[in-house]
Amino acid sequence: MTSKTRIVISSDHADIGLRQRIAQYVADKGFEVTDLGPNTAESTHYPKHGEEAARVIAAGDADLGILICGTGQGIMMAANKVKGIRCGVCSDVFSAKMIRAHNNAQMLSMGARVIGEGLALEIVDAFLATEFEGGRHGTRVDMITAIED
Ligand SMILES: O=C(CO)[C@H](O)[C@H](O)[C@H](O)COP(=O)(O)O
Repeated sequence: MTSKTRIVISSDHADIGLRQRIAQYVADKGFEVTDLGPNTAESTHYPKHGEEAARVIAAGDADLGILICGTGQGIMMAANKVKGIRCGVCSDVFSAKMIRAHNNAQMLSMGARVIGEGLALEIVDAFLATEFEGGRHGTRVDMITAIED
């Protein structure tokens, strides 16, 4: 991905500080960042935040997305309900590479109650640096898309 890549970031209340740190980290690398919040730690509901960010990508207003909730799981499930969206939860660098290289995922989800900031930033780096390989993986991603039709 180039620094022109547009990235949308969202979270629930589980760790708005981690989300803000990631948003700044990615912006400092020159990416165009849209941080959808929330900006208070008041309890909120992860489905609306996952859906909101996924719809930004589905509308073509961002290229990639990063989601944070307690485990990364619930907000990922919500994002994947939006047509055309592929989002994976990652707690390791290898998986972050593979969801781009093999699954052409547009969205990365992480659990703020699962991993620390240092690992989260390494996962973000891997996700943003890896390109989809296409080929046989394209056939399989097309098969995922066909399930929606
Ligand atoms: O981890 C989650 C579900 O996948 C969500 O992110 C929420 O952060 C979590 O469920 C919130 O729990 P809380 O007790 O209401 O803070």
